[in-house]
Amino acid sequence: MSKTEVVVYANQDLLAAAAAARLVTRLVDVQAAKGSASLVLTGGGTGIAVLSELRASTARDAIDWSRLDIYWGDERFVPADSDDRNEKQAREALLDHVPLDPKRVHVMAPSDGEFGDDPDAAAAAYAEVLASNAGPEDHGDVPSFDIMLLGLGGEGHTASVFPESPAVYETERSVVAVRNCPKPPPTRISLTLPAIRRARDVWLMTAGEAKADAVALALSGAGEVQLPVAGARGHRRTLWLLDRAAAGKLTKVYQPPTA
Ligand SMILES: O=C(O)[C@H](O)[C@@H](O)[C@H](O)[C@H](O)COP(=O)(O)O
Repeated sequence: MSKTEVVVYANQDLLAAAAAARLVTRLVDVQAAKGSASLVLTGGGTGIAVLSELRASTARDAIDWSRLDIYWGDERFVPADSDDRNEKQAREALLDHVPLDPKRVHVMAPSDGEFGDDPDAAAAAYAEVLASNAGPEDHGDVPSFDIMLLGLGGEGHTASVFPESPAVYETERSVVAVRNCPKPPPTRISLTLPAIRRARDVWLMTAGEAKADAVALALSGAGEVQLPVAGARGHRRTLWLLDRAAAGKLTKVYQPPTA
């Protein structure tokens, strides 16, 4: 049975640094247990800040980077060199600074890539990438990702799955194209909630008062159609990593003193 845990940090900087420290520990433990690990990255300010903190960590090379599979939970469907690309931001923050195996970095296609300006083709291709990396133990066409990092929006989106959007109703496909996204850029590629739930651990990382309502609603049982982040659960563990501001509407969790 999956467990849900909430940890609150005094501020956004401590949240990012502590999440990076958690990543080192968890990835090293997973690699010790099975020789490799898989990590799904997210876009957004908190997600990228965690990667920057991981790059700066003196413990980072305890991770065997050569045996780490990197995926994305979503991507902006823009040209490869656009500053809006989650991949570009992740490479600048971390990926280009550690000795990853390039064959194990699974990028979602840009809008000027091999699929041209066709987000449906790019989404279908990424679903194939997931299926080709899923093993018999995964019971399906999506790997059991060891850690999936996710952010969330104030209205409850996660990855690029937005409230009452076509993506939130998707039950068959693992990856979909998202159009007219309320958060720019408008066209994206995203894992669906069923694919997100294939992760062993889902870490929901967010900061700021603007997220406090969505956090409180998600943790009090809101439905995923109106609040997609409520449907982002790991089948082993769901971990909420928050700063005090994002946890501001929670009553039953420990709040550390303001740092
Ligand atoms: O590509 C994206 O935009 C992200 O995947 C998105 O889901 C993000 O994580 C949230 O919108 C939170 O973003 P902030 O951390 O910047 O608030």
